[in-house]
Amino acid sequence: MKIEYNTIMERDRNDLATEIFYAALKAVDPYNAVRLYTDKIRSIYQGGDFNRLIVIAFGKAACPMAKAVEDELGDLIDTGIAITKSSGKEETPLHPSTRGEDTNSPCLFTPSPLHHFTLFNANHPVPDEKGLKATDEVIKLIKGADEKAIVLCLISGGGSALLVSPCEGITLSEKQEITELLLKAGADIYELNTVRKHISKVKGGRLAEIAYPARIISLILSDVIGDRLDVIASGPTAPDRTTFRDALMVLDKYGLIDIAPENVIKLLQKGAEGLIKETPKDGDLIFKNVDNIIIASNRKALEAAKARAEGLGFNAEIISSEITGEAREVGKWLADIARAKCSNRSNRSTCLISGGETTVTVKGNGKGGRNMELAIAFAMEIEGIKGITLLSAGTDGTDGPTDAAGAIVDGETIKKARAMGLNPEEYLDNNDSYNFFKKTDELYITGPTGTNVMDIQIVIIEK
Ligand SMILES: Nc1ncnc2c1ncn2[C@@H]1O[C@H](COP(=O)(O)OP(=O)(O)OP(=O)(O)O)[C@@H](O)[C@H]1O
Ligand SMILES: O=C(O)[C@H](O)CO
Ligand SMILES: [Mg+2]
Repeated sequence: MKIEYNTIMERDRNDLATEIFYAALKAVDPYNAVRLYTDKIRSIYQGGDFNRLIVIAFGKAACPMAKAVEDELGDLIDTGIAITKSSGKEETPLHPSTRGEDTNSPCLFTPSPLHHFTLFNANHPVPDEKGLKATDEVIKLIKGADEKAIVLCLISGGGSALLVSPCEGITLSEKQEITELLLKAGADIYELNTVRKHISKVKGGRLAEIAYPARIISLILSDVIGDRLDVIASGPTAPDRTTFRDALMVLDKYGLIDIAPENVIKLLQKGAEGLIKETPKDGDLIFKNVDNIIIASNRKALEAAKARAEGLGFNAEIISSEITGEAREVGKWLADIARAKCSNRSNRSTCLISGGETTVTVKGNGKGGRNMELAIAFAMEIEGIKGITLLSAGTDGTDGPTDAAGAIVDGETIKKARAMGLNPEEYLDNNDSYNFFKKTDELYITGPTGTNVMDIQIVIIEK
């Protein structure tokens, strides 16, 4: 139901932001997103000369994605393997079917076992033996696939660590070491995956190479700025846009050439000299039978947020779906835009929507996340201004190593904190945004949502 413009602000701004955020989450629900494609896959299977459907799911959303295929195409599945992030406990896949149509609830799942899949729980972000073992199974399975097989890959963020098979000459522990070094050095996902793709048997299009000449369909949930196919989960079925030389340049940039495991450097150097075959590139024959399809992304979530905001009567605008940079700087920047809108108030309330993934250079020893840090910086800039609210949260329901998805702030936040004797600058300097918001009671907690398309900011500005 469309609510009249002049009545929306009778509702609590936090409630409105939440409703818009949940609409965004719903649009990128991995279970629903996969189900939109299953009819198409059935008709490809039944319309062609196929006799096997192999399903490989890997990434943090592997279980809901696998469940969707199982629910819709269970009768066709020949073999299924799912590799997901281990929570350290015995796991049951989560099934979202009981969530209902209520967009006012976060994406909560109920446990439901997978029947057509062998499930592996492996470590993330540093790969482990379990991931290695699972990937061996995948390789064995798809090696035997011929043109009568469809290999359906269900790919989501985290896939790089979970689908792991180091090149000949590199051990798992060397791979773990180089991953840790790059993570600690602050390499971004483009850089990290450039290296990963060149020391792997399955990344950078090599999974497609192994499965050739099977028909490959990859349904992909993007957690990467710009949705680059060769970067999401290190593009196992996509043409690679990077080279051995690029991988060496990344290690050089972070001063790791002399620190990285010798075998890794040797391999990359051999590759750069042309002694090892490059990762498959655009135009290679092996991609002839491959479709890579992005089924959900940050952009898609933002569009759903915008539609919901408009439905509620807001003048809604997506500022960007490619937000990057130091979280506190982005917070300030966003506050500047909000303030400018505020001093130029129109006759309609405004909703500014953005998304992407900021970074935090952690210098203190506090507890927090990039959304919470962005939110403190934003709140400091709008201190005392009435009618502005910001919700900044991770779509996976986790901001940094905390149980909060993010925070929700307004012009009262800093005033209230100071009245409680809290010094926001100190919390920010100590990267202790979680404890700050715990005290101001402005943590935004959803629990795990089951999806992962980076972060979203929703700014509401009252008319
Ligand atoms: N005290 C802190 N304050 C602010 N940010 C922090 C703090 N400690 C860690 N972080 C940031 O949290 C991020 C890790 O959080 P999170 O688990 O949400 O990772 P992520 O990047 O979303 O990974 P994934 O894509 O696997 O979910 C890192 O970018 C790190 O810089
Ligand atoms: O798995 C990965 O490489 C990251 O999550 C980006 O997709
Ligand atoms: Mg996260």
